[in-house]
Amino acid sequence: MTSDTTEMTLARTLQPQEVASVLARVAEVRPRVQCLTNTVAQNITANMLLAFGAIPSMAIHVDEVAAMAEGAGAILINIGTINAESELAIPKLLEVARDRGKPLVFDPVFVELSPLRRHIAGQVLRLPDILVRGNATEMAALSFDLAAAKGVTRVTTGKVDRIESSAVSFAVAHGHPLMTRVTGIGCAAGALIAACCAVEANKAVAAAAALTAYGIAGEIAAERCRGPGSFEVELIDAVAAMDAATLAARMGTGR
Ligand SMILES: Nc1ncnc2c1ncn2[C@@H]1O[C@H](COP(=O)(O)OP(=O)(O)OP(=O)(O)O)[C@@H](O)[C@H]1O
Ligand SMILES: Cc1ncsc1CCO
Ligand SMILES: [Mg+2]
Repeated sequence: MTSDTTEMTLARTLQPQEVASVLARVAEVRPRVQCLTNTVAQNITANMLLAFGAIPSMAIHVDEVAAMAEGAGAILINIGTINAESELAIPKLLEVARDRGKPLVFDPVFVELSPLRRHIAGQVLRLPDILVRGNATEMAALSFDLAAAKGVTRVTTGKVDRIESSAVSFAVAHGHPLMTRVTGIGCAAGALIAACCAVEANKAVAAAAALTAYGIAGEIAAERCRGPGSFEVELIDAVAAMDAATLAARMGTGR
């Protein structure tokens, strides 16, 4: 409890104009995010990136992922439905991220459940300066590896999102419980964070901006939907409609 309170006290919240600035750069640059992601979340991830003003590319073939990643603004690796081929594609993406200095977001889906996932996570975490986005269970399962990783930015999503780098920490208290009732909403969050990392060098700021906008979109979608099915549709619409005025109005309410 004490450490949680301390963390709460030290964590910053972005100002509305800081979030708007990152979103404006995404809209202007339209970064492409090369996503090696799971088969469940591919569609929602691609649609959420488009709604956000970014460009999705969802290539998975082991012999082309490197070429696809070369010109991308950021790379996402999500191990949700890892298979024998995508396992081989991961080192190719890590090489491009390293050689070209591209931002890399890693989503360690269900890493607590299988030795293979843990092994792959260990490989990915050897690359310095990556961003890892997972839910509380996944991030807890990786706590030792994360503590040893060089320059890592840790993003733990949930009711309150916690973003931590060696230099700074942010808390984002936006969102809605319906965000846990549609599969792939967390996976898509990783892609939006990657899009922001393509235009904002400070990865913690990029993640806080993406999750603030996403959480506020979740609150708006919850007001408009009839249940989880229409929530997904409304969330995509609310992400697409997000603007500086909405951010200022919703972030000023002192939630
Ligand atoms: N109880 C909650 N209240 C408000 N927002 C939430 C809540 N739980 C999660 N969120 C939001 O939902 C989004 C997804 O986070 P979550 O931790 O549920 O991902 P996940 O478990 O990896 O999901 P998935 O694997 O199904 O894609 C984040 O933007 C987070 O802020
Ligand atoms: C349900 C599910 N199973 C593997 S990946 C995935 C999507 C949420 O992470
Ligand atoms: Mg997940």
